[in-house]
Amino acid sequence: MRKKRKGSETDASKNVQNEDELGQTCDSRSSNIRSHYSLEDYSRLKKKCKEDASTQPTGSFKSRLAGIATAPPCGASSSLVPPGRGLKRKIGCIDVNTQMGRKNKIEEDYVKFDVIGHGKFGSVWLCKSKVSGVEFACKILRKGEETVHREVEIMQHLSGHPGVVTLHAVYEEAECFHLVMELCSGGRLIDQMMEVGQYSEQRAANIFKDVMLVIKYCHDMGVVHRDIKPENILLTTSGKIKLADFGLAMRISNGQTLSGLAGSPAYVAPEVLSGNYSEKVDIWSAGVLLHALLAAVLPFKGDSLETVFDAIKNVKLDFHSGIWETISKPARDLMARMLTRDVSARITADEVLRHPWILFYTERTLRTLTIKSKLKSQVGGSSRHPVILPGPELDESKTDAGSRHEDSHAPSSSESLSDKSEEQDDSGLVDVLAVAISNVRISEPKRSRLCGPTGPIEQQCSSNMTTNNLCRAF
Ligand SMILES: Nc1ncnc2c1ncn2[C@@H]1O[C@H](COP(=O)(O)OP(=O)(O)OP(=O)(O)O)[C@@H](O)[C@H]1O
Repeated sequence: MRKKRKGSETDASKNVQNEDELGQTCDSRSSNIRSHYSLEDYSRLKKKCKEDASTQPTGSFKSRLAGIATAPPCGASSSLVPPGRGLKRKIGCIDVNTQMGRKNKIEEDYVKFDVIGHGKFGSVWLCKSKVSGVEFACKILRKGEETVHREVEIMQHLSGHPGVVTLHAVYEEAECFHLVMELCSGGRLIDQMMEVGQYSEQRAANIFKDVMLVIKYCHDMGVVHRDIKPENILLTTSGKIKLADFGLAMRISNGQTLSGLAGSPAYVAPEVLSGNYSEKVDIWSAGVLLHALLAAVLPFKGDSLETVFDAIKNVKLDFHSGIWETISKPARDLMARMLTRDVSARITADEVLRHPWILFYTERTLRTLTIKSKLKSQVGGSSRHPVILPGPELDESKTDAGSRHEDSHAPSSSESLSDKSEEQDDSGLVDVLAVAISNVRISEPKRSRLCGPTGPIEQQCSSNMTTNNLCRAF
């Protein structure tokens, strides 16, 4: 029997795991909030996890952001599957430029150092090229997973984009593959998020734009990632983001739909839970990420997988009160457009990138833009306090993500309009804003159906959660 890896389009019941393995998964949720369940395992786990759901440590800072991860625990599958079956014949799809094959041994070319990460399917090691002295990350994928070849092939397909972890070489051994990848020494976005807490809009927009650029690239290249979450976004030493873990990624052609449970529960789009879906699932997951960046809390929560899924399908988020009162209207508008359950109304990656909120905070001309305050010119002084450029305004009648704080979306002077800013005149400011706004083309139906048939989304807390845990921003 060939084992299908996490998220493959398969009937979950075909994946045989014994009760011990399921128990191990549930236990690991208690001890490590970052590795919990696969959606595939959900149906098998839900019964067991229901029993101990009330004892889970849901209130930690980390658990609010960590989501619920994707795959069966390490070792869950390997004992069931004869190594190499099904994979060998497919390794041909791996690019010869990176395929070292069986003849070359990784030890001949690289020195292996410490483990730098643990995934569900093995460890990731730091290694160093004997020839160049350059450091890399080496991920070991055990054979026996039908989709291992797909992960490798998709990484190769996408390699070259600055937002994708580059795959340098693939070494094959009897029981595993070694993927030599670009090293991302800056850790994971999730870890940064747990340190930072709530991001400023300026910072969130700049990170988020890079995330969306790589998602757009994936979609343009016919790839759906299916597991967008901050755990899978790595950082370089200079802080650049790199999308990683293509273990769930699928090729998709225009108009094609996917099926099969895949993703991480807290980030999964509602249509994944109910049947066919497309690349728009990545937009939803990115919307969840944006919510977490801006509010420091996940939008869809619960004390069990069932309640999380129920929230994803039914909860109405309220972007009008609480922490959202301090967040700009355009930011909330963008989130609402991404977290709409109506897939046809959900905006595309391209539209996200042209949204005024993104443009305002990330366009170079806007970011460095400052104008002399009228006061300053009137008094002829040399005030160091520039007039803060207001954020883009959307017609509130066309969005249900309205704001009560009209000025709250302006970047703080310390983060965006600093001493380095150049002075520009008012006409320049208007021109740039006009360009920014005119770049946004979101169709009317989409504007008026922001949150799908259920109307505006309201954030709710599970009655099982106290204000000290999941519902409280950190
Ligand atoms: N290129 C890299 N540079 C630095 N660290 C990395 C790199 N790739 C992976 N890691 C580390 O290893 C961890 C596991 O990697 P990855 O997510 O690819 O494995 P996985 O088995 O697919 O995991 P999972 O399915 O649990 O997300 C990452 O969370 C990260 O900490």
